[in-house]
Amino acid sequence: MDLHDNHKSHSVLRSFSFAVNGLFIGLLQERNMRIHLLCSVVVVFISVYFSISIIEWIVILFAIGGMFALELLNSAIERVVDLTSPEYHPLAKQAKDMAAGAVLVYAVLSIIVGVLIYYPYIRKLFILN
Ligand SMILES: Nc1ncnc2c1ncn2[C@@H]1O[C@H](COP(=O)(O)OP(=O)(O)OP(=O)(O)O)[C@@H](O)[C@H]1O
Repeated sequence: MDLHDNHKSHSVLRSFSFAVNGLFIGLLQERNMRIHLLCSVVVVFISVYFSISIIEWIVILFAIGGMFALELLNSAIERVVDLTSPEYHPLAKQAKDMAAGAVLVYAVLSIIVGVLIYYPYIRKLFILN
């Protein structure tokens, strides 16, 4: 069995543990990931407080999960670029900036979704009190 075969013979459980390891590396090494985690906890508390609907929970959970997934991909791209192009290269800059742009697009979309979902609840809170 060569090295390639050995890499391919990981069990599903081991592959899962690699993925969880990647998630922990992201949380430990990336400040933005920790900010997302903090924001996610706040958003979950607000959602429980307002008793948002199932559909709204689904949208919010996708927004939260998508943000973590994109931030992990962005960090992975940053590492690959740093590994393959430690010196300045215009393509390395484009790769990093485009990955950051993807995160920005999703973050702006998530904020808009958040305003659309929570605004009616916040409005109701102030009108009733
Ligand atoms: N090898 C490189 N070649 C060209 N430009 C680079 C290179 N490395 C980084 N850059 C540019 O410098 C910017 C900052 O790079 P850095 O590696 O600090 O990532 P970052 O996008 O600031 O990530 P973080 O969110 O971790 O702070 C990048 O967005 C990119 O425009």
